[in-house]
Amino acid sequence: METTQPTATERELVAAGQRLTVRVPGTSANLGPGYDSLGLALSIYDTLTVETLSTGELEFELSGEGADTLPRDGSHLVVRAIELALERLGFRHNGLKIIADNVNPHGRGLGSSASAVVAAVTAANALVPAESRQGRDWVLQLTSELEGHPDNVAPAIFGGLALSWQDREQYSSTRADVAPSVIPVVAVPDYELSTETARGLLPASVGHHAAAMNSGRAALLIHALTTQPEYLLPGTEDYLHQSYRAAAMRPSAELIAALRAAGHAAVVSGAGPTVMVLANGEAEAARVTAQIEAFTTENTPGVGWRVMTLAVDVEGATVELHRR
Ligand SMILES: Nc1ncnc2c1ncn2[C@@H]1O[C@H](COP(=O)(O)OP(=O)(O)O)[C@@H](O)[C@H]1O
Ligand SMILES: N[C@@H](CCOP(=O)(O)O)C(=O)O
Repeated sequence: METTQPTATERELVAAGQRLTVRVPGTSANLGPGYDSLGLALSIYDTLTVETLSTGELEFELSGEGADTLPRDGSHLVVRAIELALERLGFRHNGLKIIADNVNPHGRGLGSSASAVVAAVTAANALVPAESRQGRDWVLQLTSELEGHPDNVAPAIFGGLALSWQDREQYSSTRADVAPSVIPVVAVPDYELSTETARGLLPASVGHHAAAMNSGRAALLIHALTTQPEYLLPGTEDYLHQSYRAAAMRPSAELIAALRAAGHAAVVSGAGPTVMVLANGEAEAARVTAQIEAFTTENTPGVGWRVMTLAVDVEGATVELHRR
């Protein structure tokens, strides 16, 4: 049976005077061979507070990453995602105040756009009456549609290591727990590469040999991340995306080659240009940090790097409702 969506004016208004805060982790997608399917939630958090108004206005208080560059109108990604989510839920708003404190750097491969849409859709879902709210699988579906791939949004929603897949237009994900000795170390360069540009560098198809090699490594990676981290180096070998993108992030590609030659499981985080190492234990994480600092000082003049030892986030997006 065909169902018709309510028109904009038929949709119910969300109650004004509500205020809530969503905290959402950053993510690293791909992890080497898990292109568009694997992602890890990281302990680097953006905070989004949304207030519903009755003025019909959009108000913004932006701080941190993007505060000087993001739009302050209806084209802001968070507003667009909130409006789409409300529409799907059968609601509309009559004004919003968006208070965003962004820590996750933009255009670096740590899933900032995915974190933004997860925060926005989670907020919209919490603003409608309880009987209209949907579960986290609905949030996964809508945010994957917005991103075009589920590998960042899934860990941002659920935390931990997310294994995601797609059947036609249907997105699904399950979560695995990462071995406690695994420590993500990220090196974030001061240059950006948009995900859209990096996706444009990939070929339309790859050969059967590359596909077979990649599936072996992706299977090994799950075992290495969850059970036997000593296999992280072979488990993070990729045949689908990194080599095609290397020319757009030379300093990152050179750093990865040096780290892997020294035995560390270094990968391009997401579509780059951040480099992530999955270290096995604190001693390796310390050695990795020292090697990154020495290598970049010597070999990547003119590029600034921020090196962070992070943890795997296990909570995913969380919502706090503020009572008035
Ligand atoms: N918190 C945010 N609020 C609004 N827009 C955002 C936010 N985070 C990211 N974006 C948008 O997404 C772009 C970065 O997305 P993308 O190229 O996919 O890189 P990333 O790897 O950081 O997700 C930014 O330039 C900005 O337009
Ligand atoms: N699988 C995607 C992941 C993009 O991650 P991002 O953090 O760079 O947005 C891809 O490789 O394009």
